[in-house]
Amino acid sequence: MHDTARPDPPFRPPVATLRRDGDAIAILDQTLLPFRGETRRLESVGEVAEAIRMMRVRGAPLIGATAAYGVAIALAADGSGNEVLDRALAALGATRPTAVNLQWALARMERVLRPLAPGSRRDAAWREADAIADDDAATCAAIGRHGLALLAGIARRQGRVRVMTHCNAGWLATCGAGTALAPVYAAHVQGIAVEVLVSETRPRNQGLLTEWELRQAGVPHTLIADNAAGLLLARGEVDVVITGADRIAANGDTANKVGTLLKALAAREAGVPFYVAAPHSTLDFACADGTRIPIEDRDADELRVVRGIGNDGRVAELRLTPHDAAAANPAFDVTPARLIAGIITERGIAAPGELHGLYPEQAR
Ligand SMILES: CSC[C@H]1O[C@H](OP(=O)(O)O)[C@H](O)[C@@H]1O
Repeated sequence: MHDTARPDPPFRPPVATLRRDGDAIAILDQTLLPFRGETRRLESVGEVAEAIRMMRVRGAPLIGATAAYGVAIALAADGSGNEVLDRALAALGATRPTAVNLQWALARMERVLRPLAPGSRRDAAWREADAIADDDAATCAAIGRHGLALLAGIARRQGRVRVMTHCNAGWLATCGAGTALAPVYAAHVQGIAVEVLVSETRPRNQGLLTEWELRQAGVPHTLIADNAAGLLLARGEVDVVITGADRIAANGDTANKVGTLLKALAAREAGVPFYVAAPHSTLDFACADGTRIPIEDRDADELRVVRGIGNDGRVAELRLTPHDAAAANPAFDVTPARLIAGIITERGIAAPGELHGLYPEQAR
């Protein structure tokens, strides 16, 4: 059970989601996971933008950090002046609209770099990108600690804790231990009987990334079809739902991977508490409520084509429908604050409408 006397060993992801490599970065190409683990070297701001847009790197905190390194790569190639900085910020900012972490990271880079003489921006950009990545790792660890208390309390009462999650909000989505999965890893390391119900998360199936992560970590888990979540919740087979987030509005309305709203509704109906785990870089106090959160529409072929492993063991794509099958592919949805029991941040757990209490400096 949870031993508060024993310090939490730092969670170390088995591989880095991204790392600096000279004047470039090396990323784990998540479009090939969980079938193949390959790194990809990104040497230009265009390559970084493509990697974010194609979801070679994905996960709100990770795309923010990756974009920050994209600015550093642009200035390393040509630190001549404001035009290079402006072009990099614009190209990276246009990649994906929903995760506010991207805009947060780019705004932080601009705040640091704009006042500097162009000649001294290069090293400052690498330093700030490193600081953003290090900050995210520390933030994930703190989210893990605060979420651990929640899971430990459930396990004390019930002898175990069954967590349902959606998409991937583990270490693959961040520069640290993850957000929604950080409390799970912390509980597992502490010997708490935690098990995870992993929703596949059509159409990009990021739940398969969560399954891969949990298998690597030895955390008991079961992969389920997205549409099975309601039944399992209704049967009382879930103690708590924890998801990540891409943008949390000032009133606590939360955008996350499409399908999150359905889980929140089913959890409410089943009387199961629904939590969101997110770092400060996901909070958007300038956004009043969820109706103002931009929802990314992605290529409908993500529904029409599925990727897997063929009989020959090679990664293959299979077309499920005719090329012109009418399809819509919104990548996120918004869960209203009234369905959220609490938001687990690096500063503690707050009711969705009371985030200003944890971040008074953000209060208007
Ligand atoms: C800590 S990751 C937060 C969030 O980001 C993911 O979106 P995507 O895989 O499209 O980048 C997903 O919504 C996660 O919950």
